[in-house]
Amino acid sequence: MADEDPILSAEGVSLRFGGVKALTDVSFSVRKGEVFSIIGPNGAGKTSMVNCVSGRYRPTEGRILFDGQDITKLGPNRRAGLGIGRTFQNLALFGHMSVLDNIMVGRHHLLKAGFLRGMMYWWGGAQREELAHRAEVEEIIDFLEIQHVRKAQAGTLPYGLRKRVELARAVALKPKLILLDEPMAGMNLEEKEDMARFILDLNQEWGMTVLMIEHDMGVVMDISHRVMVLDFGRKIAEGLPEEVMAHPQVRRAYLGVDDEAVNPAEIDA
Ligand SMILES: Nc1ncnc2c1ncn2[C@@H]1O[C@H](COP(=O)(O)OP(=O)(O)OP(=O)(O)O)[C@@H](O)[C@H]1O
Repeated sequence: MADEDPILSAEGVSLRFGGVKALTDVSFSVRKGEVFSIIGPNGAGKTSMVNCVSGRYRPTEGRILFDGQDITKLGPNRRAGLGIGRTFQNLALFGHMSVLDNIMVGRHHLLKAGFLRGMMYWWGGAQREELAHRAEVEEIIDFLEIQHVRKAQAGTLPYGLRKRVELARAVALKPKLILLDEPMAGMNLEEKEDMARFILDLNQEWGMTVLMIEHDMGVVMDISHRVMVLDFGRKIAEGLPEEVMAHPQVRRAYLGVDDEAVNPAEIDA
C-alpha cells in the first residue's frame, strides 16, 4: 500500500503546442506504492501529461520531480535509467521478433541506455550478459503467463497477448514507476480482467508504483488508490476514486451528467 512519500511530483506543469494549450498549470503527486490514474475526456491532456513524465515532451512551464530529483530537463533514456518505465497507447513491439527477444531487447535497451547499442550488444552475442538477464526475464514471462508464446513472433499474436508482451518489456526494466497508457484499450472483458490482475500484482507483489491513463471507469474504480481528472488541460479533481466520481464538475465534464445519481462502475467511457 502507498506511503505518504511522493515518488513523482508535477509542479505547475503547462505544455503548449503553438496555440494549443495541452496542459495548464497542472500539479499532482504520486505516492510510493500507489496506483494513480489519470482520467478525462478525449483531448484533455492525459497523454501529454504522461509524456511530460516520461521525457518525450518537455513542459513549457513547471517542473517534474522523481524520487526527489528534478528531472524536467532529462531525456527519456536518462529517465528510464532512473526507473521510469512505460507502455504506449499504440503497441510498439518488434513484430518480426520473438516474444522473448522483444523482452530481452527492452531490457538491453534500457540497461545500456541506447537502442542501437542495445541491439549491437544483442547481435554481437554477449552471452554472459544474456544469461544474467535471462533468469529475470523468465520470471517476468512466468508472471505474465506468456510461457506458451515465448518463441512466437510477437506480430502474430492476438492483440490482448501483444499488450501483455509490451507490459513484460516495460517490466523488464524493473522500473520503480511504470506509466501505462490505456492498458485495457481494445481488450475484451476477460483480457481486461487479466490485465487488471497483472497490474495489481505488479503493484502489490513487485512493489511498482503505477501511473495509468485508462478510459474504462470500472477498472479505474477497482484498482486505483487515487485518481486525477483533467479537462481541457486543467486539473479539475483529485482524490479517492469515489470522491472524484462524486465531484459535480467531474460528473458534468466527464460523465456528461448533472444531478441524477450515477453508479460510475457501470459507466464505460
Ligand atoms: N504533438 C502534438 N502536437 C500538437 N498538438 C498536440 C500534440 N499532442 C497533443 N496535442 C494536443 O494537445 C491536446 C491534449 O492531447 P492529449 O493527447 O494529451 O489528450 P488525451 O487526454 O490523452 O486524449 P485521448 O484520450 O484522446 O488520448 C489536444 O488538443 C491535442 O490535439
